[in-house]
Amino acid sequence: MRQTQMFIPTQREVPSSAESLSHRLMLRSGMIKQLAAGIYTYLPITKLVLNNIEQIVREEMNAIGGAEVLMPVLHPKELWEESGRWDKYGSELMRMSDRHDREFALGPTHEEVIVSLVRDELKSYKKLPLTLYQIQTKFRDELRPRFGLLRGREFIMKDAYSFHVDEESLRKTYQDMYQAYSNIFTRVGLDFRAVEADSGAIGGSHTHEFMALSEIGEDTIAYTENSDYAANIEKAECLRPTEFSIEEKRDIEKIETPDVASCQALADLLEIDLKETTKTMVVKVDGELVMIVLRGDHELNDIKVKKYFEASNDVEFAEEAEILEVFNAHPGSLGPVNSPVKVYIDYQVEAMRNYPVGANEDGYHFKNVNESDYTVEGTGDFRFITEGEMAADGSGPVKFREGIEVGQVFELGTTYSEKMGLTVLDKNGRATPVLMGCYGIGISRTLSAIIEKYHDDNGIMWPKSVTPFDIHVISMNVKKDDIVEVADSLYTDLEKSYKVLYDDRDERAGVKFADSDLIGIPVRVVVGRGAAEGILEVKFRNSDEKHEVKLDELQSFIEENYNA
Ligand SMILES: O=C(C[C@@H]1CCCCN1)Cn1cnc2cc(Cl)c(F)cc2c1=O
Ligand SMILES: [Mg+2]
Ligand SMILES: [Mg+2]
Repeated sequence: MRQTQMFIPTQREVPSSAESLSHRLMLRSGMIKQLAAGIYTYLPITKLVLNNIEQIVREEMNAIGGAEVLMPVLHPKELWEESGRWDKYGSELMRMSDRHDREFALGPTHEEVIVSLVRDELKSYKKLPLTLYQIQTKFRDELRPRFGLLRGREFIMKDAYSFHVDEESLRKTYQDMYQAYSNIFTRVGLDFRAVEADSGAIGGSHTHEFMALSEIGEDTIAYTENSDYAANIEKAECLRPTEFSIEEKRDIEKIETPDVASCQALADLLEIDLKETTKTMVVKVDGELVMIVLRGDHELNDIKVKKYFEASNDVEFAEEAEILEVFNAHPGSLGPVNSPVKVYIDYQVEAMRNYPVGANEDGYHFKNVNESDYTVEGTGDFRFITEGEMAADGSGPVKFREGIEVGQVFELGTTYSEKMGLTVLDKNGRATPVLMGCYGIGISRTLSAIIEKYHDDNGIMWPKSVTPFDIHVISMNVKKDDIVEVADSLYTDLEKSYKVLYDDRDERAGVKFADSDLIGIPVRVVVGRGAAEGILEVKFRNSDEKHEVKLDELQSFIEENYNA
């Protein structure tokens, strides 16, 4: 491709609003143009890279028997009412009406559409298993779109859906997908971990998220060095306590605690460690106030609370007004003794003795409290795991790393089949709901994750597997015939076996090299002074070394050394 015909609006400066490195680099290297918040035009370089990523995804999906479809963006409201999700999702679900005033959702995902597609066709178990997939634009009206393509409101997803007559068949496809995802993320060059994850609102039980390791990642992974244990910390289970306090139980005692509204202040007043205090949280579980008592140095994990109570809505902290109304005390003075709401305690509290809790009266606490001093509805794992404590598999201490969620695989079960009447006759002729799996990859997010990993201060460094072009031929002077002649014929020759971008612009050398570093093509061939003697300069984007190569040895030199 001649650069005079391309559209690569590189920029020297970028707006400070671009916080993530990949977002800044995509703006500087002329890869995207924002149309509105979280909404972008993919410019030619980006489109070429997306094509390459999608091609790898298609190869791996087809290799495990996936058939590609392309479903509509506009979903009739009635479909989302059948699944009960029209009202379940708030303003994140983008909605519109057509000219006949019929309402539609702009598809954020396609469970409803794919089930409505197959339920009229799949009548017998003999037609199963079936795996369909698409690569398509999704719409999710994020409250705070940011980091360029990492969290947009329109984005490209590969979403696949599989249909099964039994668990064994679903498990087989889940494992095939898991392996296909590992192949995909390996081929595009990401450092990734598949982590146990929370299945969230979508339901189902078994799910893994594929996390590209990156400091910019919004997710935190708990993993161990000496096993392949890895979990999103939303999910990472905490082991039951092994050391129990053996202190003699002391008598409960009400104490004045003026101006104590935090665990640390309480610890300081009582001259004990934070670990010897407790914190009392009041949360709303599907509208009902519930109290959860944790050790003072631990944090409540709302995802685990939601899972424990099998709540259909997200669990939120109770507002201060509600707390005052029910407890006649402020949030810093609450406790389980004579609590007006049900009390649940984290497993770690079971191992404690003689601890302080709020007295449900401002300015007062109880000290020397033990479990026998209050009514416990239940105990559970309600906290975030802390770095360094033993992993759920007992293999060693967990470490934390940030990750970008680039894919997720779910065993969905029969959630949608039951709601939307997708059944097949099994081999005994009995109607049975079809088991489903669903599997997503953020294609545009994967592109950003690749840039987050492959760059230096001067720009992007594309891995060979996804690069928009293999070779960047740069003519140093478009006015000197001998240079133009060599460059033109070199471009024509190399095009036969490589993807070539030919910088034939009438620009200064400095501009050409700066742009070439920004755009990040792995191999650079400079046609300059030595051209007349048939000498070219070759430089690889991931090295500073410059090589003088004879024109007739160029192709073999590139073949031997091009392995970005
Ligand atoms: O999308 C999934 C599950 C899988 C992921 C892989 C591909 C198939 N779907 C979960 N999810 C996430 N955000 C959503 C946002 C909106 Cl506004 C919505 F209405 C629905 C969903 C929603 O269902
Ligand atoms: Mg997540
Ligand atoms: Mg997820």
